Amino acid sequence: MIEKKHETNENIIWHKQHVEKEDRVRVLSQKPCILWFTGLSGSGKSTIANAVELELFKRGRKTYLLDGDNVRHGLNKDLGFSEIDRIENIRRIGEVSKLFVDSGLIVLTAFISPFRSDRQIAKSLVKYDEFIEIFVDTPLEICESRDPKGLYKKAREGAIKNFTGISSPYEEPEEPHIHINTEKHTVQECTDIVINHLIKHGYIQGDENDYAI
Ligand SMILES: Nc1ncnc2c1ncn2[C@@H]1O[C@H](COP(=O)(O)OS(=O)(=O)O)[C@@H](OP(=O)(O)O)[C@H]1O
Ligand SMILES: Nc1ncnc2c1ncn2[C@@H]1O[C@H](COP(=O)(O)OP(=O)(O)O)[C@@H](O)[C@H]1O
Repeated sequence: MIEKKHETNENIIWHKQHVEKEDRVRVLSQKPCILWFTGLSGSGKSTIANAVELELFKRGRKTYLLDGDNVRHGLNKDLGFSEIDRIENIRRIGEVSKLFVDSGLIVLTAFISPFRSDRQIAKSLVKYDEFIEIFVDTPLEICESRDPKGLYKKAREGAIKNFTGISSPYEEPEEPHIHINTEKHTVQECTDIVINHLIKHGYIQGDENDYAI
């Protein structure tokens, strides 16, 4: 049984600020949102999120990429991979993403985020059209054959406990906004799928070269 600590303080009152989200959005001239990549370790989250961010950057969009490995070196370095720590990891990422959306940015997150309920909580923190769930759907066998960091090998040898897909669960998204099959598509094609979704749904503007694929 996981014990959750919920402390509310009725003496803390929200302070209204002079510069509001609408003002920041107007200055940046873009529709902020969260591109929430989820999938197994080695599925391609970081690779695709990085490529999408680079493409957005080239198009003059203001972005920020939060990546699991990197955030666990700083903000979340106190967390491990138990169920309770993963829940807290994703809770913090959801809250940080919400702040970045409030600042007007297009946020990209690349975390395994294995539990549906945690992704749902992150989604509920922003407006319904500000959360885009991207399932990087790569079967375990493929992730394991890629094993870019040698972690699957260690997990199989028992050197890493609670490893997602092997000794810890991954709950697939049921209705992701974008479903990417990395066996079928190259990194460039996966990137184009995300960019085309953003154009089609009015998050960014396209140019004459778009839809050429
Ligand atoms: N036990 C275990 N299970 C899964 N992954 C592990 C584990 N231990 C270390 N790693 C490395 O940590 C990265 C996953 O961190 P995340 O913050 O994305 O995980 S989670 O969302 O909290 O489940 C993950 O990075 P990615 O490969 O980029 O997904 C691994 O490199
Ligand atoms: N279509 C593809 N999309 C993303 N990554 C791919 C693809 N095909 C092969 N790869 C490779 O798979 C590996 C994925 O690693 P990574 O992006 O770190 O995954 P994750 O962040 O999900 O752990 C990289 O070595 C990448 O080059």
